[in-house]
Amino acid sequence: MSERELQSCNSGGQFMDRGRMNQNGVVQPLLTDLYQITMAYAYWKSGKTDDQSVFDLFFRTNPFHGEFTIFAGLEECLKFLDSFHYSDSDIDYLRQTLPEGVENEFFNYLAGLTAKDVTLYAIDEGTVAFPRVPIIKVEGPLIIVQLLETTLLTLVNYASLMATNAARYRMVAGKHVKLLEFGLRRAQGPDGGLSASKYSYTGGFDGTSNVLAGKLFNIPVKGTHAHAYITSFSGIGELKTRLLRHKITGITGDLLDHAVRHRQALALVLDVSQEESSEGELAAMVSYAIAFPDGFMALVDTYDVKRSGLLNFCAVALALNDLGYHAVGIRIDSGDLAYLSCLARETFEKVADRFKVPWFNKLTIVASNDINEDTILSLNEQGHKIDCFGIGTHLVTCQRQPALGCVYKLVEINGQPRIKLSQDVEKVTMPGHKNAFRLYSADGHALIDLLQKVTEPPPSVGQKVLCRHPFQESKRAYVIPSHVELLYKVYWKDGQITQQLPTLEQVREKVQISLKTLRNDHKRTLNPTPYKVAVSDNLYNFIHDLWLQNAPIGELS
Ligand SMILES: Nc1ncnc2c1ncn2[C@@H]1O[C@H](COP(=O)(O)OP(=O)(O)OP(=O)(O)O)[C@@H](O)[C@H]1O
Ligand SMILES: O=P(O)(O)OC[C@H]1O[C@H](OP(=O)(O)OP(=O)(O)O)[C@H](O)[C@@H]1O
Ligand SMILES: O=C(O)c1cccnc1
Ligand SMILES: [Mg+2]
Repeated sequence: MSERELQSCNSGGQFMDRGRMNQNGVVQPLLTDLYQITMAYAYWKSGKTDDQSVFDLFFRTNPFHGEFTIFAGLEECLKFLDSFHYSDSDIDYLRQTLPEGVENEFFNYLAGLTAKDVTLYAIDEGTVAFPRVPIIKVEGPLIIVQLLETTLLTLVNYASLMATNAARYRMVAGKHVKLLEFGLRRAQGPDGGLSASKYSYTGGFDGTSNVLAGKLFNIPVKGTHAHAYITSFSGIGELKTRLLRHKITGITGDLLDHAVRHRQALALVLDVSQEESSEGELAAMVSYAIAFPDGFMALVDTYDVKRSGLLNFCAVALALNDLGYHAVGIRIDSGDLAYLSCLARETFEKVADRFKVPWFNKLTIVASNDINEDTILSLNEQGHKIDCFGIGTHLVTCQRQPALGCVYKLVEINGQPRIKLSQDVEKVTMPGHKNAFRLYSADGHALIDLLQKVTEPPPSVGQKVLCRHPFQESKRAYVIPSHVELLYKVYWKDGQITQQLPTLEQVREKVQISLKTLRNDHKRTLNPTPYKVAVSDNLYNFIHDLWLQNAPIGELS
């Protein structure tokens, strides 16, 4: 990616250093909370800088009332580690910003700090993930591992939320309907908009209207036109050109003449009156067709879908046909989308039959306007003929749940486990450096995720393993796995990315492959069955012993 491309990702490029070439320039060590840096100073002062620590990055509940989450954002985390370095201007800024007493030596230390001593383990990007199973584990000197917290969280939280949201839209829409992301105008700022485009593609969308996202991430860019294009014409007198060359013969024809002639015949066939239709709309469509004769896609709801939009579209599409071109389709952006899409399909079928244009049966119907998961489910129930949904606001703002609550917790220091207690059992952390295994049934479905201490031997295929609920003593089950998968790989060690990173396309495929391993009852939208996350007997006892050691004993008097 060139420097200019990166600069266009942030507000003017002033945040960017040369070393940060591979990532959106806004992602840099100062993109963090102040308390990470004040803690870093206090760790440094108290001689804890190099204490060996392990932090877990995980979430506690799945978003959108669902029972799964798609993990995304890993590649960006690795690029961040790769480029982690405070620039001279960062250090100058910190000198001015931290309290006066902060020792000069600390700034010198920060200036030389990198992530080379950190090891990062993660599950593969695009994999389904579940509450309390760390999706990333970070190990290394306390000071640097702590300093990574906020940035890693911001890189994973929205990415995973967005990929999950998109995957849910894909599930309700089915695999044959196209899904386009149209959300940039409504996204949480420019960077939110770019991330939304990228991770909605990861989650299963087919393309975006966001041109910069297309360029930066190699995502297909798609689009139609806005109402403004239609309303910018008030009559056919405004057409500056009406001429178009025949696609094969090259002979020039008058597209408007053809369209007007077809409109007369169509009005009778479709049982609508030409007088009621808009002449401005006809002019707009003719001009758009002249601009894009091979890609003619028209917005048909500006005035009235039945009485004007469809009539004008069919007239221009037949005119294009006379000159050797096939139109692509229509977009409907208001009204009852089930009814109007069926009406449009019937109209196209009628025209295909009466005007001997069989390709009319294949015209694409795009629908947009405030679409969300529930709208798609409802449209499916009613029956519709939509081939493609254009989705903006609800997708990119994740309106149903605007944040994923990933957290980053210290679980071990200098080989000693750490536990964070809470009145809320769900918030008690799982201490120690752990491994996670996914156990599969013979039919290939994921049965349970099992957390163990890293020192325990992994579960074996065909061997009974006791899986325990982490907090409820009576909830236990024996599982005999047909396949056992260690969820973690080392992705960063000794200052290097240690795995061949998949392309965005491969991560997108991974999402669908991973979702297939989940039983349908975990994926349904209404009251899905929770997927089980368990701990080994050994880890269970370890957690509960530590809990008792750390919980103060109250005194009643
Ligand atoms: N058949 C349908 N079943 C369920 N929901 C639908 C159906 N058709 C459209 N919708 C949804 O109903 C809502 C209609 O919104 P609204 O009333 O604001 O739009 P409109 O009046 O159709 O269009 P506009 O105000 O843009 O002209 C949208 O969220 C749309 O996605
Ligand atoms: O509805 P969304 O899911 O956010 O999809 C994107 C919307 O953006 C466009 O118009 P815009 O909303 O700007 O104007 P309109 O509603 O008046 O058409 C488009 O026509 C869609 O309606
Ligand atoms: O291309 C479109 O139709 C489009 C793009 C962005 C927002 N709404 C619609
Ligand atoms: Mg709208």
